[in-house]
Amino acid sequence: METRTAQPTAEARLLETTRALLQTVRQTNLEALDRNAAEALAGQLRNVLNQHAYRYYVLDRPLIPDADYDLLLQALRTLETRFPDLITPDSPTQRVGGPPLERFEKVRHPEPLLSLSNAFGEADVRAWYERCCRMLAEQLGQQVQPALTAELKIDGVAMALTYENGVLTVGATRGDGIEGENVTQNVRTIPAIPLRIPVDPAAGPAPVRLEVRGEVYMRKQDFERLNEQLQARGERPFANPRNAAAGSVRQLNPQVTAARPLSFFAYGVGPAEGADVPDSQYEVLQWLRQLGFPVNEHARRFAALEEVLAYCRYWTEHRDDLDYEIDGVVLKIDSRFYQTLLGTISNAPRWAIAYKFPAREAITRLLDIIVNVGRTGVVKPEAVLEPVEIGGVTVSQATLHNEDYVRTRDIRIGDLVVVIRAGDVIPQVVRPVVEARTGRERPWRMPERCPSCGSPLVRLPGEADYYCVASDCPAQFVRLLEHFASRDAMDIEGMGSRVARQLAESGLVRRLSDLYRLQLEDLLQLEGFAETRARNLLHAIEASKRRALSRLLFGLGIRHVGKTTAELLVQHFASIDELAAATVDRLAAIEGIGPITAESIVDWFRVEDNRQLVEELKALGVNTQRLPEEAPAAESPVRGKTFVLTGALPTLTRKEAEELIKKAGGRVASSVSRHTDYVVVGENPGSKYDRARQLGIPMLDEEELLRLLGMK
Ligand SMILES: NC(=O)c1ccc[n+]([C@@H]2O[C@H](COP(=O)([O-])OP(=O)(O)OC[C@H]3O[C@@H](n4cnc5c(N)ncnc54)[C@H](O)[C@@H]3O)[C@@H](O)[C@H]2O)c1
Ligand SMILES: [Zn+2]
Repeated sequence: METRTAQPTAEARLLETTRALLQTVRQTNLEALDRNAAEALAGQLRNVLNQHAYRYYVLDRPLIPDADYDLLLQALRTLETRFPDLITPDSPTQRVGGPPLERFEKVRHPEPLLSLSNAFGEADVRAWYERCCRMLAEQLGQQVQPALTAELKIDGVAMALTYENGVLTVGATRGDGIEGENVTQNVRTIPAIPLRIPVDPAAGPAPVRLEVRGEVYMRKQDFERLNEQLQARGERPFANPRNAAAGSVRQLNPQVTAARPLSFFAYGVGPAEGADVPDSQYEVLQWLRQLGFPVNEHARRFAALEEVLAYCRYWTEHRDDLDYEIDGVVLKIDSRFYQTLLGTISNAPRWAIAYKFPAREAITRLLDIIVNVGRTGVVKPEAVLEPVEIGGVTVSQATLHNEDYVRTRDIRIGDLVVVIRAGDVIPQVVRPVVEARTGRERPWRMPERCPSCGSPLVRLPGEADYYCVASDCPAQFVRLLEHFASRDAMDIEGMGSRVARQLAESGLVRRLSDLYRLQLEDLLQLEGFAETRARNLLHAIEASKRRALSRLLFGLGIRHVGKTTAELLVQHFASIDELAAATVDRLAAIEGIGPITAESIVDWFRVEDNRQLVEELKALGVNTQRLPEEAPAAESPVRGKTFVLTGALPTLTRKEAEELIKKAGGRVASSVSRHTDYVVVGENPGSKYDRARQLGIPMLDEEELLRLLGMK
């Protein structure tokens, strides 16, 4: 695509207004605004929110992340609470969803399909629960502590399924909550939705009339595959699995829907006749399962609020273990009798609340793309971003992985881009907001030369990355030095990236062995080094001579030799000389070491300069022998076995369990496959558990694991 010099599109303008509003809302104390200012801001918010709601509910093509929408909606709600006369009937706070599309026949819901109120933290959940308790106490004349169900909030589209005498007769979208779209033909193509209930006739007579509510969704893998297909055909991909599900359900041609991989979870019932609907939400879920509906396996019933909050925290951390997207946890007062006592407000039930996960996506401007030289010479593009807040952290840099990543996503300098920051992972740019282009965006190309040493960059066949292959590239050496001194390698305290750069740039350290030749006078020349600091650093360097062999191997920065591989190597080679003498075949025969790693090790020792370096390190007193504590463990039943961990263990953290397994010679993998030997299962296990069950892989709890490791 050529760059255009077009006028900004309507979308670009909407996005600019939205970004400005987000900033205003973040920086303004809404509680302190006077009436006039509040009225003006509320008007702007309403206008912008309504446009986004239309794009989201009607077009299935949102422009902004949900968290941004929610933040603006929350701001509007705050203003409306202070000045209730500002509420208008068209305010997005008063409505549910969007109007049904004209293309479909409309269905009037016998009972409205409502939205859910949101909780943006534990305090909101507590306040909600206390309010429920208070209202119930008033009505019942006595204090109660109602039990709660907690369910995952599946990020899909709401669907109301009507069964008459057991036969599926109508499938309707939520629409505006009062009227939805009749998508029965499409719903019939979704394999997970039963056409007749109960699926097992032995489960009893069919209800005369029953409305089952649930969520149509798309699994992440299916979503990725669908987007690849769409892109291959030159069609526009969907922004996320939710939009893909919504767009697929609202196809005019049921054959298109049938070809889309849709799934379904039932989570509740609407109007019922001649049906034995149980008295509590939790039992309703079990009942729906008996009737033949897929019901999410992670739903739980809790007696105490603290347990509910723990469940919310757990899923905030583990949402990525699932193979479908969730955007929160839905909490419901379990008793259906209490639910009727609590009733509903304008557009949501009082007896339920959605605990929303913290934001992890934001839109910001891509100001520039720079390249960074790593220790192995790998040169990676990095995004320089207009600083943006994501889940309470300001992000101004993000990874762009490699040239292909930038090219296939058509990410251009000047674009507004979607940035994701999930957990501890480095923030990454996921896609440009193409609709917001103005024509001034510039495509980016990988530079031809290393920004540090100027030598030509090369791309190895079959690899996505470019490398600076100069052996004397200053940027690479600074990174190597930094890595050598790092915590998991030689652990030289006081030698962070700044000091590494000083040592390299001053010329005091030109190769790793030079570290062990440093004298006090040398360090005193460096900026910021007085006597105490210099002596401390020398001490730390001296102490590093006695580090374990695996740390040295890792620290040398041999390609593909990470911490785990280094530890594995030491199980098979008692010294660096033994390793240096090993052949590719010998190395590749070790379980856990592939041919590429084997070759990389042999290649490294083949370089004369590297052999020389090893000799120098030895001569300077650096340990190159396996230490007694590194010696291979006695033959254990765990040696060479592959473990996968899922769920929270009662006493061990995941990291501790991993370390114990590795120490005993086992391996820990992140996903379950036919090559998995054991799955260690804790509380709230994820989809790995199901997979293990399917494959018939033996499962252990913590106690059994410890026994297997000979620790119990
Ligand atoms: N990005 C945008 O521009 C934009 C615009 C409008 C709305 N939105 C997003 O839409 C959402 C608001 O939509 P909403 O009014 O449908 O509310 P909601 O999606 O937050 O909550 C209500 C819905 O949750 C679903 N749900 C999933 N699991 C459930 C369970 N176990 N029990 C009960 N319900 C369950 C149901 O479909 C129900 O309709 C927000 O996340 C908002 O950010 C985004
Ligand atoms: Zn270079």
